[in-house]
Amino acid sequence: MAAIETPVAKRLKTIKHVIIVCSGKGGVGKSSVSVQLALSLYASSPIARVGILDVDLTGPSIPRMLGLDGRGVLQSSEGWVPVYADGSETRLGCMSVGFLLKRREDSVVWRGPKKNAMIRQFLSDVRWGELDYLVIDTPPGTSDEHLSLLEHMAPVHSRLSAVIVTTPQAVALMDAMKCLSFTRTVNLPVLGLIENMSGYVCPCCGEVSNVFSTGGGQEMARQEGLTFLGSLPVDTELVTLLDAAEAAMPEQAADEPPRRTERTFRLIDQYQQTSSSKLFKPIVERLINALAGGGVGGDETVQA
Ligand SMILES: Nc1ncnc2c1ncn2[C@@H]1O[C@H](COP(=O)(O)OP(=O)(O)OP(=O)(O)O)[C@@H](O)[C@H]1O
Ligand code: SF4
Repeated sequence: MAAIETPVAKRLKTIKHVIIVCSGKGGVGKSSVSVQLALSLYASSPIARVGILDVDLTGPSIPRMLGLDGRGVLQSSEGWVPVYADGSETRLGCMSVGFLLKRREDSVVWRGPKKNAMIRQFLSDVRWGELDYLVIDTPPGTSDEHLSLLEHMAPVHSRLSAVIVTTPQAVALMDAMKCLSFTRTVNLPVLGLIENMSGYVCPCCGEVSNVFSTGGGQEMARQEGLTFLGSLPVDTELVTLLDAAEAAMPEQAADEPPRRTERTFRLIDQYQQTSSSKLFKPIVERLINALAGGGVGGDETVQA
């Protein structure tokens, strides 16, 4: 007798790669790396279709960073329609609990079972369609959200992998080690490690200076036999861009059909002009290479 296809399996079978973005510590830039990853994968080919799912249920920041705050999710006969951040309305979709809250300042105070149910609903009810990449932004540490994701996805999708984000400081690296240990315990393959806030991009000349320590992530990758995907410096241009997305977004009622906004289109183009985007390109090339099973170039650094 043929096995019954679960709703999650049905949704995930049209998604080629699922990339779970994790960090041991909060505030290391995991959400901004997730957004940059989605934007860079989107730009990596004129036909790449990318989804970004925000399962940081208590602190959803992806809608704000993508300039989609205040947008509502539409329910169609085929499920929840993602909020699209691009003009094509098929190539860069986003889903977050942030779209389901009445006001963006409302907080989500849920216990494990409710979080688990929400994540199952995200995985089974969102109409992503065909996707090349689904990037999942998770809360810091290893929490109920991570366990729920794996519980629902691991049995039905063979191309799940993780990217670990850290900053170079010792405390962040210690927590990144815990995150790595978690991925090993649950047999989640790690594509590599990104060292964020590694050095500083001068807003005047674009020069990268090492004002704080750097290289801790690269060293951890070397010691643990992980691929070092690259370093990203502190970039004030990036913060301005992601914060401006918040300020420019008009509020929209949850039952109103999603509106395209000029601001979001501009964000996609403007990101491509930033130093961070240029530094992210080789990271994405390595990641795509790793996903294709080609391996990547060891522990060389990407930072300019
Ligand atoms: N490379 C960077 N340069 C400058 N600012 C950055 C960089 N990376 C992240 N930031 C900023 O640092 C702050 C925290 O980033 P972010 O929300 O991405 O972290 P996080 O690890 O997802 O945090 P948490 O999950 O704990 O909420 C944000 O204001 C973000 O814009
Ligand atoms: S060259 Fe040095 S001092 Fe001058 S703007 Fe750039 S980083 Fe700042």
